[in-house]
Amino acid sequence: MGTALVTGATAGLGLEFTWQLATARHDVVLVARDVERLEKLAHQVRAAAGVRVEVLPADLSQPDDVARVAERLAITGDEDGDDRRPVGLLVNNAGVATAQRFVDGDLGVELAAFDVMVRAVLVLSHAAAGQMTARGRGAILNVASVAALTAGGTYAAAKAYVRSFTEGLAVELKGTGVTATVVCPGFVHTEFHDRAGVDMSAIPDVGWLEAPAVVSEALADVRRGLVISTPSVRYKAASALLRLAPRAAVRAVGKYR
Ligand SMILES: NC(=O)C1=CN([C@@H]2O[C@H](COP(=O)(O)OP(=O)(O)OC[C@H]3O[C@@H](n4cnc5c(N)ncnc54)[C@H](OP(=O)(O)O)[C@@H]3O)[C@@H](O)[C@H]2O)C=CC1
Ligand SMILES: N[C@@H](C=O)C(=O)O
Repeated sequence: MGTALVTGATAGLGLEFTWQLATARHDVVLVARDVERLEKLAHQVRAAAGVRVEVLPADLSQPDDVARVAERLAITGDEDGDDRRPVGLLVNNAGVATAQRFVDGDLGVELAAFDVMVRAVLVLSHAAAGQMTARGRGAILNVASVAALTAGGTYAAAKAYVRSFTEGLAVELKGTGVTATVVCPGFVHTEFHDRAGVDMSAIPDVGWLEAPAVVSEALADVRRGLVISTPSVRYKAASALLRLAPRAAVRAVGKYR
């Protein structure tokens, strides 16, 4: 079934992507920073799914680490003495919440988040698209957010970049056998908000999605070649409202967390 590379594979949506892809018989390349978690997951996936698993530790806020992941994506399978298979599906999933105000916030935190959610997505998509178009097949799945449609600060701006970038990439890839899809989830129960220390208790239950449903809808949309995937009817409706609402109204909501 081919090889999938998942960034941010150790937790939340990335962990779910890993399991759904491995149980669908994809070999997987797992990227994240926490080596212990990566090795434990690799062991579990090999034992349970019987697929090939590569562990590729990388901090995607660091350009040298991103370059190592890009080198893995560039492998076509024709290299002498290298039995690693080409990646047929790239899932650019790693991300962090920037839970601070911009003006008096820490610029280093902003730049690291930008590098993970924008720069790494750009570099890794470039490496994957080159290798995949040369082989005439493949898919790139970038994880944005419904936040892309809001005026929710630098996090929303990063996700707006990912959404727009992926749409442009999909246009450029038309007819090559390679597709690009952007998934735009609403709030999902993962480690994301806890890691950033954000209090989400004001969000009602109806606002929350679960990772298995988000991931299975996103992967189904990739298989159908959809460019924009918005999991759940609730968030399809919310996204339609956000697109139709006057921007002044969207700005009035401002930062929602
Ligand atoms: N949860 C939500 O409500 C929503 C999330 N999203 C997006 O979904 C994606 C996944 O988030 P989610 O699963 O919720 O978050 P989690 O916090 O649960 O998981 C984040 C993953 O990203 C990895 N990661 C974080 N920073 C880096 C880094 N510098 N380099 C490499 N890997 C890194 C983490 O692993 P490690 O720490 O080992 O590096 C972890 O595997 C993100 O892009 C997020 O913006 C979109 C909409 C809603
Ligand atoms: N929708 C979530 C992530 O993108 C959030 O904004 O907390």
